[in-house]
Amino acid sequence: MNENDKQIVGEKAAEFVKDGMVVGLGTGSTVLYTIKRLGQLVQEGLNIKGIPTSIQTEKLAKEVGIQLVNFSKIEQIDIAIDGADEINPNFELIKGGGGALLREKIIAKAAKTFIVVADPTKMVERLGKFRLPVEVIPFGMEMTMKHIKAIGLSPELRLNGATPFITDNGNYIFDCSIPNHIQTEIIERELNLIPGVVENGLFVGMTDLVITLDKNGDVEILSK
Ligand SMILES: O=C(CO)[C@H](O)[C@H](O)COP(=O)(O)O
Repeated sequence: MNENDKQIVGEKAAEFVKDGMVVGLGTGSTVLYTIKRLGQLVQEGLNIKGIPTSIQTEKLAKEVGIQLVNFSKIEQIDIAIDGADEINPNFELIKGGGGALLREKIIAKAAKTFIVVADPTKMVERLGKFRLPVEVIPFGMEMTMKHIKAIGLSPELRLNGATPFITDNGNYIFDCSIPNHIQTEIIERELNLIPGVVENGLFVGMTDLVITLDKNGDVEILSK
């Protein structure tokens, strides 16, 4: 993980944002560079409205001068840009390392174009080395954990020190190892059928473009 790589891919993504667009602003240390670059472009006259995927990103967007818009007041997001924890060759993602997966998925789904910015360490042949984050309601979480185990995953409650990590939505996260014999779409669907599961960090069939670096360190823009 190289900070310079993150900066290169993060800043590249800002080139896809055009005047007048409504922009979904992702969360994490890579898309941070996109947001900072967009802030510079706004100072130079770019007119955009942002919708943040987390309280952390909302704060950053305000700091760099990006105007925010109320999600309930817009029809569509033109473009959403976000990081990922893992990306496989089918452009399927694991997200939620920062705990923002629910709002990130809502915004990615609402976007006409969803761009992922990722340093090359995020590109994997098979998803699952990074444990899959699953957002759950605190009520009855022991029971929810049992149901998740029953479909073959191994959940662990994410902690923040000695207490559970709490998402922007007031929920908990289970980080789950996933068996590699079950297809991602099946895991995604089965998880979301469990009462108590709010959303999971598998993003299947959502990504339009991936901005990363090739073996020589040059920017590579991958599309399906
Ligand atoms: O899903 C996310 C947050 O919930 C992030 O996009 C993901 O964790 C990647 O972050 P980073 O760019 O810091 O590696």
